[in-house]
Formats: sequence, C-alpha cells, structure tokens
Amino acid sequence: MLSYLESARIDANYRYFYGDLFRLMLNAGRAVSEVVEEEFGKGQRICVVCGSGNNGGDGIVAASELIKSNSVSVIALRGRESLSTDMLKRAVETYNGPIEGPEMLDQCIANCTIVIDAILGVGAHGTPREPYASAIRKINTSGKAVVSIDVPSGLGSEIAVRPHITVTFTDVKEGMTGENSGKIVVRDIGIPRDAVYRAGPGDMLFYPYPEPGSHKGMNGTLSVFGGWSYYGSAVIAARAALAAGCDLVKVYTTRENAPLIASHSFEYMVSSIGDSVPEEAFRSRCILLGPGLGRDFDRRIVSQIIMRAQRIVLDADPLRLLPHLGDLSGKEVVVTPHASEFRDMSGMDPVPENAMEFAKSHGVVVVLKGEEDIITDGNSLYRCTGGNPRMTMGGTGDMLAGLISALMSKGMPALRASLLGTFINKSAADMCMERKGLWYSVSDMIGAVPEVFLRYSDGAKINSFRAH
Ligand SMILES: NC(=O)C1=CN([C@@H]2O[C@H](COP(=O)(O)OP(=O)(O)OC[C@H]3O[C@@H](n4cnc5c(N)ncnc54)[C@H](O)[C@@H]3O)[C@@H](O)[C@H]2O)[C@H](O)CC1
Ligand SMILES: [K+]
Repeated sequence: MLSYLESARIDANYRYFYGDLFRLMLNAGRAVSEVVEEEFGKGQRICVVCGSGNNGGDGIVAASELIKSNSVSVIALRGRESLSTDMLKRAVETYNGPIEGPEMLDQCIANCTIVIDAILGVGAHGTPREPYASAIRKINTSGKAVVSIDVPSGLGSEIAVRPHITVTFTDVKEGMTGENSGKIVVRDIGIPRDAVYRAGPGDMLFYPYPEPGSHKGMNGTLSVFGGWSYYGSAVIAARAALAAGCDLVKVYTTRENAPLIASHSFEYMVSSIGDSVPEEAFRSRCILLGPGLGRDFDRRIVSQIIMRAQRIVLDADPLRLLPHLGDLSGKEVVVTPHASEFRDMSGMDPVPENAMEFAKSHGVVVVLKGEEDIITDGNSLYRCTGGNPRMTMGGTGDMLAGLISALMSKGMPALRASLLGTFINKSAADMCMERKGLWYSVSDMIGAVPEVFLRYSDGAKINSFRAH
C-alpha cells in the first residue's frame, strides 16, 4: 500500500535521479489502454476526461493507444491550454486526435460506452473544486462503465468518482478499497528501485513544517550527551541540529568542557552532569548520545541514558554497548556506525546484508556510514549516494548525528529521519564542494544546511503540500 506522500516521494526522487517522468507516463497510459481492451474488448466508444495534472497526461497517452482500435474523445476539463507543463505538452504531441474543452463533456459522456477518469491522481488534495466536482457528478450518474486512472478522482472526499475498475500503478494507493475503487488492477510502470530505495529530495516531503501558532519547543527539543572527551564533536552536532530546525538543543557534558562548549555558541544551552543524569534531559523529544564521548565513559550512566530514552540516536563510542542491551524495538533508535564501529559493535563485516540483520535483531535503524551510506530498519534497505572525498574529515559524522536527531526531535520516525539526514549531509558537502572545491570545512557544511533545504524542498513540491 502506497500513501500519497510516498508516491510523491518516489516521483520527486525519480525526477532527481533520472529526469522527467515522461517515460513513466507513457508506460502508465499504455497500461491503462491494455487493461481497458482486456476488460471490454476493442471497438468501444471511449470518453477520456482529463484534469490538468499528470493524471490527465496518463489519460491522453491512454487515448493515443486506444484510438488505434476504438473511437476516442478527449476532454480537457480546464481547457486545452491548461495542459501546459512540458510533460503534458509531450503527452498531447503523442495524441493525434482532437482535444475538446469542457463544453463538450455532456455530449461526450452521452455518446460513449466507457468513461476514463483521468481528472485527479495522487497530486490532489481535499475535495475536488470546479470544474472537476461537476464532471465527477456527471460521470457517476452517467450509467456508463467507468475506469479510473491510478485512483478514483476525489478519493477520500465527499465528491469522488465511483469507478468499475481502477488501474493503479506500482502498488495500491492509500484509502483504496473494492467498494470505492471497483476492481483494482495494479500495473508495474517500470519505476526503478533507486527511485524508492535511495535517499533523495523526495525525503524532504516528510519534513515537519512548524504549524502556524505553534510555540517554543513544539518543533523539536533535543538533549545531546557528548563532548565528554572531545568537546568539538558536541558543538558540531548541536549546531547541525539547530540548522535542521530543532527549537531547543541542550548539551549535557562534563564540568570541565561545559564552558568550552558554551563559548562556541549562544544558540544552544549547556549543562554539566555529575554522577547522575538530570531528569529534565529525558523531557526532550529526542536524545543524541555519543559525539565526542570518548572511550572512557561511565558505562552505568550511558546504559541508563539508553534505557530511559524513548527516541535516541547513538553515535560513536557508546555503540559498543549495544550488543549488551538486548532488543530495543520498543523505542525509536538510530545507530550511526562507520565501517569499523559496525565491526566492533556487531562482530560482522560492514556490508548491507549484515546491517539489515543487525537492525532486525536489535529493533533499531542502522545508518552504516561510508562513501555510500546504507540505511536499514531491518525490513527495507536504502542507500544514500553523493558526497565527496572531503567528507573523510573529522566532524562529518557528528554533523550527521546532529541532523538525524534534530529531525527525530521534530517528530520524524527513525527511518524517515535517517533517510533525510543522510541526504542533507551529503548534499551539504556537495554544495560546499561546488563553491570551495575540496577546501571546505564542517562549519561550511553546517552553513549550507538551510540552502540544501531550500534547493531540494522545491524539487519535492513541498510548498504545494504545505499549502494544503
Ligand atoms: N508517480 C509516478 O510514478 C507517476 C505518476 N503519474 C501520474 O501522475 C499522477 C499524479 O500527478 P500530479 O500532477 O502530481 O497530480 P494530479 O494529476 O493528481 O493533479 C494535480 C493537479 O490538480 C490540482 N488540484 C489538486 N487538488 C485539487 C482539488 N481538490 N481540486 C481541483 N484541483 C486540484 C493541483 O493543483 C494540480 O494542478 C499520478 O496519480 C499518476 O496518475 C505519471 O503518469 C508518471 C508516473
Ligand atoms: K483519476
């Protein structure tokens, strides 16, 4: 089952990795025409009713196949000029029949045997507006056989097409049932694995934007336990977390290092801890444990933090404790080892299959860092490519831990936060490389985080989602 948001994620990632979706649209339209002919035979009179998004484009491609052995009319509900994106223009070029305006809708429906509903797909939000709402009512009262493309238009709202068949792509979409979608036929349209299992701009869609009217702390609270031996690591993680939009970051460190860490920024808070961990630290929505902790940490305190935390990112030295802590699946846990840390904590070679096995048996998300990051929750295996050789400098791992924990502190689930965190980290490095070649620093990378958000949230159509 694919949610609308997951479909949009795949869409955005496909665009980023492979260019436009036209090849997929061709496959989608062809799949619809095949199903229509399989179900109803040739020689039909078909009315294809198109909206102005890509669902309409699928309809036009289907029409250009169906016209070979059927009588086909195409209606563009918002007028032909609404089919104006590059992809829609290309779909129109593949069709050598007329495309009529909305004034022809009644006649087209009256004369046909089959209506194809290509009005709205997974890009729709809320109840269909005019002219779609009226068209949907007409289709439902037409008494004709109705085939919806991808989803019944308006699905989930009070004005929705009630089709006999829905031809859907890749997987059944969220909310579809036999009752609201008729016979559901799933067709593969050749989406490559990488569009699904590679971190990309599509992961930006899951970034939790602050609700208007929300107040301090509602958009992320993070406790960072680190900098006990290497204070700089905690500074990097805390600053990265703030750059990713966490409201409140507090660093818990040693008495000696607290003033040093505090002197590097006035944007996070710093507290020193003694023999026990202050209760308030667990009131944060997420805990990051590890950056700069060093090897000689107090095992009792560190185990206590892990056991108390509900949402936690574990990085660097404390990872060694993990095998002794049993199953953590009741919590949201991300572990971020590099190859040799993975070897130490698991006793296994740092390869994707072992990362997956470890994730499954411990109930955690593993982010195995490397030239290509591997991200797995034990069920699915993702990768994050990109980045460049300068990322071997100290601090990039602290930054990643800060990013992932910030995203979790804002409510993102562990796996989603890990996909987005790895993508932002590598993209920030690549952006710095564009500007400074190999001579950039981790501070430059943290400075690039807002620009990464701005650059890639457009690609993911985040603004259109926000607006709805
Ligand atoms: N993901 C894939 O691999 C492929 C999907 N394809 C098809 O494309 C649609 C999704 O296309 P998209 O352009 O994102 O959205 P829609 O066609 O659903 O239409 C959005 C369009 O409509 C406007 N709109 C949104 N809500 C409403 C509303 N309530 N009332 C009126 N208008 C609304 C919005 O502003 C947009 O302009 C997917 O379902 C597949 O059918 C491609 O074929 C490629 C492969
Ligand atoms: K549809």
